[in-house]
Amino acid sequence: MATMGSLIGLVNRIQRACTVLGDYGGGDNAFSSLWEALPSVAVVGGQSSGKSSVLESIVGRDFLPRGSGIVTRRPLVLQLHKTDEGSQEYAEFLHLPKRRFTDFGAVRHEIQEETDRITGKTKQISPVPIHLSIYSPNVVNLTLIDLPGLTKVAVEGQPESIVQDIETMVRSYVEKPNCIILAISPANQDIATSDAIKLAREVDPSGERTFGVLTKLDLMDKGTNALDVLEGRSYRLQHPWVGIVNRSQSDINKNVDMIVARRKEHDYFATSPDYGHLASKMGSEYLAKLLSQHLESVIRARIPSITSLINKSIDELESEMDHLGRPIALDAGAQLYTVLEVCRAFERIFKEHLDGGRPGGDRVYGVFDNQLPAALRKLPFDRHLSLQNVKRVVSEADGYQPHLIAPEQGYRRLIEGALNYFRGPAEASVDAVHFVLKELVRKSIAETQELKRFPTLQADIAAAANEALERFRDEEVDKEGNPGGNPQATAAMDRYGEGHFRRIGSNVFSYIGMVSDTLKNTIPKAVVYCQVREAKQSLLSRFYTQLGKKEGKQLLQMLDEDPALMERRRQSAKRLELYKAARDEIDSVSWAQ
Ligand SMILES: Nc1nc2c(ncn2[C@@H]2O[C@H](COP(=O)(O)OP(=O)(O)OP(=O)(O)O)[C@@H](O)[C@H]2O)c(=O)[nH]1
Repeated sequence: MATMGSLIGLVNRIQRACTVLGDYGGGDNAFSSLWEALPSVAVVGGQSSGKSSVLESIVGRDFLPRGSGIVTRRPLVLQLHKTDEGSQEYAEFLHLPKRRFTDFGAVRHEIQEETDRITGKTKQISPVPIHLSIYSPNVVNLTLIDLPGLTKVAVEGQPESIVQDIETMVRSYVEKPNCIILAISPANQDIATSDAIKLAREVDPSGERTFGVLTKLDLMDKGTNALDVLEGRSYRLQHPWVGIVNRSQSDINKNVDMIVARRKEHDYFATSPDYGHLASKMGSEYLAKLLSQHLESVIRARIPSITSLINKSIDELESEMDHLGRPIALDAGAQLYTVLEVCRAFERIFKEHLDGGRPGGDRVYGVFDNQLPAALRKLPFDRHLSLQNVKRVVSEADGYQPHLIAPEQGYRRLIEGALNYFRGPAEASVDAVHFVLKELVRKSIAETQELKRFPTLQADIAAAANEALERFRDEEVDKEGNPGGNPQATAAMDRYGEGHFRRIGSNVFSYIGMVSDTLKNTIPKAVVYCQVREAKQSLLSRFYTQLGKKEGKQLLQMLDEDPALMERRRQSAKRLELYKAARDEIDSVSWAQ
């Protein structure tokens, strides 16, 4: 397994990569899952509780901005890297990757500047962290997140909401189960009123991830001590309390060196009548080691769950990338290929609707099995061939002139009149099938995953398909001629009598019945042949011909993606890269000796 420190370094690297991608703790962004899975130490405390002093003491350097009001307005992710004895100390910011700071006064200045860069001079707070790495022989490997001090009142120039905003931001860090809470409280204040302990108690009631730190032990009233707190009687935590003596304000003013201050702190505990028996477990140096060991062991325990989170996310992202499709190619040939590929996917789905596999095609047969026969049955042939009507039509056609064999004109008119009635149901079938096909085009477009990203191409395909369907329908209507021929005129001679007209009516009726039976079969055949079969075979044929003539620019217009989708692909690709890099990092550390 990995060496001590390499695990902390691993988490540091993943955290930095997360920040570059906008994945950081405390933000309400959607991508904070990996950051949240990484164990980290967050420093919380009320204003002036000594937070900055503890951090500086752990680092052994003076580098944090000071001043009145709320100085820490963005989280500071402080990554400490232990280097070989005698090597030069330096600091580096993630936002200034090429610059090494050896002057810690300049580090302080840059923290201030970088805070203002995001929050402006408005004194607002922001959850976007500043990453600072310090390389020094005087540190232990450790990552700490410095958060704005909890406060009760806004100071001049700061909005009223800042009190609540700070609490919300601090809470968003400490409530995460992987966050180790470094709760700073001053010893010269009642522990029951400590902001840090109040918050820690809320988010970690069992105290298993809270480290209590008591500062300003040297400022307690003479004759009192903090043993009740330090020995865990006042407020019990799973980890032992650590007492600290930082530089006083006057030490700071006198620029007392941090390493000297560490030594003074050490002496304070070693010679203290109250705390002498606890001396080996007090002081900032001890605190740093304690935290480093703890962080290391927490990370070690979490590695399997982090790895499985990463693997799961990689799977999810890869399937999302598949779903979103490849980015659009730049050359016209590849663009044409993409358009054709998408069109074919659409056609495949459309055919599945007609041939089975997807629903809807059966509605075509509903038209033939139910709608058409019902419409044919309803045709008013009884009325048309009633004795009265036959008499009228035949008389009008042939006049008073007696016909020799049969009333030819009369037959002709009766039959033509009857055949005209067939036109209605035939056209209704054509229209009904046309409507079904249009509906299937609409459905198929909606079901073509590949088309989802291209709204313009979607509209183009819909227009081309519907135009083709209109064309198939119109061509069919044109072809539909007179469906029957002439009947064999009956030579029935019972002139002018009722029997004569009744016979004419019945002759025409049986002929019409035959035509109707034939049409019941031929209309579906014609419709399937002209509309359905054509739709299956050549729905997009013209569109393909037009595509062939298009230039690169026009093709690109068809492939204009929804910008939101392009952004999603970009984000997913970056996240995928992050997770893969994180997996590689973990692999390399896990296998190192
Ligand atoms: N004597 C003494 N003074 C301390 C100790 N810790 C902090 N101080 C002083 O208390 C004041 C506040 O300390 P900081 O470390 O700035 O406290 P902070 O919590 O970072 O404060 P803000 O950043 O303003 O929220 C400074 O004047 C420190 O010198 C300590 O242990 N002993």
